[in-house]
Amino acid sequence: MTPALVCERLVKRYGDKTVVDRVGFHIDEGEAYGLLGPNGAGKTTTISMLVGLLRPDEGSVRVGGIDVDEDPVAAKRLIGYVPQEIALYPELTARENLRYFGRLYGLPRRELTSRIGEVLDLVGLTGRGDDKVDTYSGGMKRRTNIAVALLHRPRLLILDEPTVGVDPQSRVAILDRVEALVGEGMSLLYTSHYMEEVERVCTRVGIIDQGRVVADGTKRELVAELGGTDRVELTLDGDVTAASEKLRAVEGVSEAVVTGSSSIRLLVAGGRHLLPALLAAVGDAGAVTGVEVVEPDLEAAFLHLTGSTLRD
Ligand SMILES: Nc1ncnc2c1ncn2[C@@H]1O[C@H](COP(=O)(O)OP(=O)(O)OP(=O)(O)O)[C@@H](O)[C@H]1O
Repeated sequence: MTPALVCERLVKRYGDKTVVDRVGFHIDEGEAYGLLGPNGAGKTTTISMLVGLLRPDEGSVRVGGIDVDEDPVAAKRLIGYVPQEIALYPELTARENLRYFGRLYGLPRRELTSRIGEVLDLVGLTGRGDDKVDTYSGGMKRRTNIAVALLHRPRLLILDEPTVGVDPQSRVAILDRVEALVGEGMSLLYTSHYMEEVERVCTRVGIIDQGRVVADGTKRELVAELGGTDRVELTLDGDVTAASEKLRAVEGVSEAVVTGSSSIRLLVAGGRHLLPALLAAVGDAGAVTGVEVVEPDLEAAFLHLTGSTLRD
């Protein structure tokens, strides 16, 4: 089957800075793919190239087999893109916004009314469709934006950090709706710097750091690369920076990152056996008040691959 999306060796440079560096991945038809990376990793720049808003300096993008550079109109017809910024008319109701964008997309008038009803239902806003958008919460605006992106029945939905600036209730609603769409066969590209969202919604994950895809696979594959490594969360009263340096020197510790004023996250081969050595290493740098050994997870894989925690 033709993949929903294939991008190969995408490059974008600004001046002498390469912000997207040979990025490549594919999304199968009906697959949910997560692009996970810290702020500034290059996610939005990559998406802008995928949807034809930005021309790559190198590389290619095919959506449903169509080259975005050669036939942007046909490629865009297959994509529903929801940008990070809300793009709606606040003085209009959701229904009016949808009608406006639907006409802009060239949807036939008689189809539009029923389609507007369907997409409002898909995002759970049927009851509020006739209220002005400026009375909406951030999450409801985002859901309206998703409804706009769904109007023309795209095959690939691209969501760029859809839960940023969204209240917790809407966040749950957005994740539920996105999961349901994928369940119905929609292909999805979902970018986020929230690990738990990508873990929940996506079956395959690309980890992007400093413009490069440093790993790509199912969550299980990424975690398996860690072998017998455990994540250890240490809390202590004292000098966390000094303690992390001492911990890094312990044999078997591959990473030690300060994650808060009293917390350090470690990657450790054979976590439990090494605990006495870890406690001894902290020494007079602080008093350890808590230790938790966690089975390897996506967070650990990310730490291993990028040498930093996701929310740096
Ligand atoms: N027009 C531009 N000119 C110069 N540098 C840019 C431009 N657009 C983006 N960048 C830089 O490219 C890098 C990647 O930015 P990008 O927005 O793609 O990252 P991101 O992973 O989407 O992060 P965020 O989640 O914060 O949007 C950043 O260092 C950014 O400053």
